[in-house]
Amino acid sequence: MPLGERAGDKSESRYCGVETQFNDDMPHVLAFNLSHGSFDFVVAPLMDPAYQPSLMQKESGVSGVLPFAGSDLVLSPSQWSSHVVGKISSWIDLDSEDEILRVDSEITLKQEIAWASHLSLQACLLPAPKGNSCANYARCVNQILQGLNSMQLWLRIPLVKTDNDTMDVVNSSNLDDSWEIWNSFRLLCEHHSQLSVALDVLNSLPSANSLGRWFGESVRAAIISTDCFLTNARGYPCLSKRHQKLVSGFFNHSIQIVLSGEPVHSLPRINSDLAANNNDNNVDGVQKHPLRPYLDYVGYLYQRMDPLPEQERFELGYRDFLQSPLQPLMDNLEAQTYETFEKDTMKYIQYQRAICKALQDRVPDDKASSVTTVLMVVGAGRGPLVRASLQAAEETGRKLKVYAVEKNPNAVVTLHSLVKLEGWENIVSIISSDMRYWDAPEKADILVSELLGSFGDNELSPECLDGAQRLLKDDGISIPSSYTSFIQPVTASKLYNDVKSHKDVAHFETAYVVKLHNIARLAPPQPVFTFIHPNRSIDKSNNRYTKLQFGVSSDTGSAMIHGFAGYFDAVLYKEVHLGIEPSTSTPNMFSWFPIFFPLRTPISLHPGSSLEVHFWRCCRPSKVWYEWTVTSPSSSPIHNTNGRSYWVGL
Ligand SMILES: C[S@@+](CC[C@H](N)C(=O)[O-])C[C@H]1O[C@@H](n2cnc3c(N)ncnc32)[C@H](O)[C@@H]1O
Repeated sequence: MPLGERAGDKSESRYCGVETQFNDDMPHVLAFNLSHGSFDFVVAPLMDPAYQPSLMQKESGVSGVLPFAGSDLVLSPSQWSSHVVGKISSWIDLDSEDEILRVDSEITLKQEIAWASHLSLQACLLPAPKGNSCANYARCVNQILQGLNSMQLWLRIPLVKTDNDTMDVVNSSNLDDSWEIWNSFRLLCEHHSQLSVALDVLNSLPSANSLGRWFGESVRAAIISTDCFLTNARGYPCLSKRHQKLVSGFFNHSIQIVLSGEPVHSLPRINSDLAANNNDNNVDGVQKHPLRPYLDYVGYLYQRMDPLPEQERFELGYRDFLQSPLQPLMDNLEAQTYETFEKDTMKYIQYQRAICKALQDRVPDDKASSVTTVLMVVGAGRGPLVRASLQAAEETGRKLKVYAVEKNPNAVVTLHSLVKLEGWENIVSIISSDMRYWDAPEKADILVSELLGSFGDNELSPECLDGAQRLLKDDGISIPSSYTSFIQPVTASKLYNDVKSHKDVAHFETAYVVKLHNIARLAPPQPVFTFIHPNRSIDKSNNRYTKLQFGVSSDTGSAMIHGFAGYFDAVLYKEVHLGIEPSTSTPNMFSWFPIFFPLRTPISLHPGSSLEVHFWRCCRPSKVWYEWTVTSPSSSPIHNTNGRSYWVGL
């Protein structure tokens, strides 16, 4: 039974599992844990743990029937696939010095996975690597992955990281940070998309920064041992504040909780009805599940989460979904795209605020009724900025004359009908033209535009506005007056795998618009390129080059960088800004998702080392493109040389 109903949440994290002991009566295992226990699935051993291939041969002389938990017929196919995760024998040690154990381990692993595939299980839990070295284990798993059906392999990894300060220098091995083991294992398996992590949550947790790394990794399950639970005033299990926060993070990232271990709380018997309901281990003659109080607590944590806001619900399907950025200059946008823009009230509120301030600065109160301000909306689309401008004029009592310039002939049709419908014919002139080539009958006091992409300049606002600048009076105002792009390094294993699935270099040299969710932000964003309008400087070039150094906080531990998340912030006018850079982002504005610049080869960053990144903006008469690279701690190739894979057409 799901943990609860959370409006809009249909993610896997509603389902909670339980780790069980070997029992060859699988129908009983399911009945006890699902029907009586209310768990949704079991993580159950498939093979008798007493089995070891070499021992079996010694005992029987010939290889007999493998001691699996029942036959495939004891459960229906849908029970196997929906309610059972196969737990691979935990004794296996594929990197043991003991050759017999090593070989036995490999045989057993392959036998169990073959059986799990036969049963069409959705996932198998692989035991944690036993030591620092996992090469042979990874080799064997990698072999299996090459021929696997759609089953996922969850590698069990204890959530351990020793603090640098308390680290024993003599023992400063990989084991201090279990992320290193995962990293090594997945690199050996080349980031295979069916290999993911099941985190073993222990009673002490590493630093928040180091935990954050896991949200960029492919974590499918979090196994919480009963040892992690504290006891509340009424004697019931509960979790520390930090554990609660972590569990909420798991819920938000579609990570399923699995409860594990023996009950460690002996619950008090109290007379109240509530207590009686909660405590009676024997309800209607049926033994109540010993982990039920723990499950109830996890359910409580799930149910008390805030419902997803409506916009988040709407955007669920876009999470971590790579999209090509728009090319509004080269292509003509479609009606549906304009429709989406126009719903973003917050964007137009900010523009209206900026226009109000500009109008007031331009025309003092005592001249409000005598002076007419000439305002041009360049790239007017279907007219929302024209409306915002007229509303600003009304709000400030200023007189306005508007030119709405738009190069998309389809949007111009809508503009004409809007102007007629609203009765704006005497105030608004519609110009069907590219702003760069229009010969205006007069110059503007204020030039309003919204030509911004997720990375600010990536939809060629600089080139368009440079072309339109001659329309502006020498002392005229441009709204926006400037915009800046930002990047930050991220772990984003899902995005990396999605790009990799195209099996070519071009997709690794392309920037994507994406609602980032399953990522770890490893350092604060830093500014990349800034453009100022009107551009009165002598150097009119829009080529740019920036070198940035990112330091990752020392308590994060090592981390993997799959690419860069990109954002923008625009100053519309004076203190009125608009943007998506996380620390200053405009609330409730949804027109822009971040941009993602991938790396062809992910870069491992060790604690204390810094990341050196270079970004270029390159311009030719027909196109603009970015090139990017990393030069420290190791060098990556320069991405997108000459804009060979990704460019924006002028
Ligand atoms: C991002 S849309 C914004 C539209 C509208 N201002 C809004 O807020 O909904 C940019 C608009 O600018 C137009 N545009 C882009 N470059 C242009 C150019 N050089 N001249 C005229 N219009 C242009 C596009 O066709 C598109 O309608």
